[in-house]
Amino acid sequence: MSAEIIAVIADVLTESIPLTPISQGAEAVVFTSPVHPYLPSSVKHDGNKLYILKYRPEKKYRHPDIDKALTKHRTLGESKLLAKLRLIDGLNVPKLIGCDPYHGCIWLEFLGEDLPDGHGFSNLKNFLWMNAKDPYSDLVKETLIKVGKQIGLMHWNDYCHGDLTTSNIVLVRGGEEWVPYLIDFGLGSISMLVEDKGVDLYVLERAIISTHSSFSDKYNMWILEGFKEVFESNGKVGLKKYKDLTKRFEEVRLRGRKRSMIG
Ligand SMILES: Nc1ncnc2c1ncn2[C@@H]1O[C@H](COP(=O)(O)OP(=O)(O)OP(=O)(O)O)[C@@H](O)[C@H]1O
Repeated sequence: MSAEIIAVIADVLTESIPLTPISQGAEAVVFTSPVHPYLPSSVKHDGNKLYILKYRPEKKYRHPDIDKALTKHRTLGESKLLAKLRLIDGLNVPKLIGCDPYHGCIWLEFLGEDLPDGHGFSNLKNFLWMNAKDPYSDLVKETLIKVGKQIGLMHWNDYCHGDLTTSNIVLVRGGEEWVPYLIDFGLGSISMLVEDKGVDLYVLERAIISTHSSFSDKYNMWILEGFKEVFESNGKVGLKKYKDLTKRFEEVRLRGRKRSMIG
């Protein structure tokens, strides 16, 4: 992690907001902080509570004016989308705490936890690794059906994720169960297009095949089961949409296969 990036972001924030970097992607650097960005100090330090700061640093390879405009556009876009998604009944996304589009900052609630025995952070990818010894357990099945329901709800409401990988599905413990949350809407959009939804499903299917190949048929089947339930619960219209969508999903799959055969 570049010390320069940390110095820049620290300069933008009010003093004494400790930041711990947890991820550096192509687009953003993600930090956790125990301090809420703007609540009064009396409620700032709330025991074990953490907050997420997603910061899009300046890209030196872009013209400064274009860079500023893009950063503002993307930070605002992701924040607006999260705020809208949060209003959908039953859909789990992180709560948006604050947005500073001019400095490329989004504050979010922190979700998830460290899995036992060094299995890493509680995203779907690590959860499936952790359960690889008992891959077809009720817990795995129920969790994947719930994942499918989250995607179904998002698509039924005409939102698409744009980067639906197993790392972008965070599991939050709820007693004995795990509750899936969708994160990282940096490439998300409002879309009526079956194509965008088919691509979301395909990206997740490929992610599961590439990291959990031995069990991926069942895993993907359970995800689709949960996905279908949402559409089925919306009567004839829902079923028609589900059919159109799965038809396109199959086409996207075929295109993917052809591409990988041609190389
Ligand atoms: N609300 C959250 N709660 C807990 N962890 C989070 C949260 N948001 C992001 N993270 C962690 O930070 C990582 C990166 O976040 P995110 O995917 O939003 O950024 P990104 O720059 O788009 O990443 P990438 O380029 O790798 O896709 C996530 O994979 C996750 O581990």
